[in-house]
Amino acid sequence: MDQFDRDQDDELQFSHKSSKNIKVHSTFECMKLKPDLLKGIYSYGFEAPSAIQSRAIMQIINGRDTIAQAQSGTGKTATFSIGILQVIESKSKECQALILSPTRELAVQIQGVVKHLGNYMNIQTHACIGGTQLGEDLKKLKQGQQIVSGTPGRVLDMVKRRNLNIRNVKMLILDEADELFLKGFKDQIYEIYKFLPSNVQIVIVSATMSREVLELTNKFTTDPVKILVKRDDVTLEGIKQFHIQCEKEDWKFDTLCDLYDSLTITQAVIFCNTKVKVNWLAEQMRKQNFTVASMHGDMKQNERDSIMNDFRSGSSRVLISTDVWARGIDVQQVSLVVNYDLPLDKENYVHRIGRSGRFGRKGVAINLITKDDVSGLREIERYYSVKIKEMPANINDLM
Ligand SMILES: Nc1ncnc2c1ncn2[C@@H]1O[C@H](COP(=O)(O)OP(=O)(O)OP(=O)(O)O)[C@@H](O)[C@H]1O
Repeated sequence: MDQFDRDQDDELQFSHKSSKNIKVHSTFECMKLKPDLLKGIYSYGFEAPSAIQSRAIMQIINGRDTIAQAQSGTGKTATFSIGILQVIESKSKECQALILSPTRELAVQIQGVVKHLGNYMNIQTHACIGGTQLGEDLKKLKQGQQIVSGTPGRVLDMVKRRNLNIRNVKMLILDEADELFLKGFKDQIYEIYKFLPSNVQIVIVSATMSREVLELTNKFTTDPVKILVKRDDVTLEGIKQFHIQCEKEDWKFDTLCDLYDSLTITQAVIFCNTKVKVNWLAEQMRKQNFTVASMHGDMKQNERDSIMNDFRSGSSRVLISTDVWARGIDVQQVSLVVNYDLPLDKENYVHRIGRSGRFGRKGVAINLITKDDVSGLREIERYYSVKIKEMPANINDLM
C-alpha cells in the first residue's frame, strides 16, 4: 500500500462520512426564514436553494456546529450568510457573527453577499481586512457592526486593541477552513477563538476537507453535523479539464499566446505559482501586445482593489494571478482557467479550476505541462478520479 492508498483508506474510514438523516429543505419558504430575509434572498435573484443550502442552512439556524463541504461555486457563501442573518438580533448592535477567510478580496466579497441578502434587515456589516487604513476600521467598528467578515490578522489586531468586541459573538464561520488551518493562519485563529464565548457555534466551510483538517476541527467543535463530499465527487462535471504537453517550459508562453482568442471569449484566469512569475508573464504578454491584468499579494491594496473592480466589471478579461485568486473569488463570467504552472497542492487544483463553472455554468480548465509535470498531473487524476485529456481543437465550443 503506497502513501496515496493509505491516505485514501484513512479518509474513507475516518473522515468522509456525512452525518445521517440530514433533512433536505427544498425551498427557502419551508425554512421559515424571516420575511425580510426571504425578500433579500429573492431580490438577490435566488429562486431555490442549492444542494448544500437545502441541507446546511437549517442545521446552522438550529445552532449546530456544522462542517459544510460542497463543490466550488455551489453557494456555500449564501449558506452561512442566510444562517447568520436568520439568527442575528437586529436590535442589538453587538458583533454577533464573525466570518474569517484567507484573503482580503474574499472577505470583502463575503461582506458584500451578506449585505445584499440582508438588504431589508437593517443590519450593519463590515469587512475588516489588512492593507486598509486602521482609522477607517476603527470608525466603522465604533458604529457597531453586527456581522464582521475579515482576514485573521486584522481581526485579531482589532480584537486585541479592544476595538472589536467579540464576547457576544454567537457564530464563528471559518471559510476556506483548510486553507486557514494549514497555511499559516492557525495560530491567529486559535488566538481569536480564545476571545470568543465558550458556547460559540462553529461553522467550517470549504470545497476541500482533508482528514488532517477534520481532525483539527475536532478540537473546537462539539458534535458537529457533517455534510461532506467524497473525493471522487469533488471536481465538477461541468468543468472540462485538459492538458497541453509543451516540449519545454519556454514553449508554454507561445502556447498561451496561441490560446489568447479563447481566453477572451468570456473571461479567463491564468495561474502561476509565484509572484515573480506573474510579473514576468504579464510583462511578456504585454510586450506581444496582448491585453492582460495581473494581481498578487505583494501589490498595494488599492492597486489590488482596482484590478478586482476592473475584472469584476468585465473591463479586463484576462487576469494572471497567484493562488491569492485560487479560493472563493466569484466572477460568474469566468469560463476558462489556465494553469501555467501546476499548483503545488492538490487542494488548490480544485479551487483554481473552480473559478470557472460557477453555479452550474460551463467551464474549461487547461493545464500547460512539460514532461516534468506529467507525474504531478497523473497524481491529480488519480487523487480525484478524473481524466485530464489532451486539449481538443474545438475548445471554444466547450465554454
Ligand atoms: N440558490 C442560488 N440560486 C442562484 N444562484 C446562487 C444560489 N446560491 C448561490 N448562487 C450563486 O452562485 C455563485 C457561487 O456561489 P459561492 O461563491 O457562494 O460559491 P462557493 O460554494 O462558496 O464556491 P467556492 O468553493 O469557490 O468558494 C454566486 O455567484 C452566487 O450568487
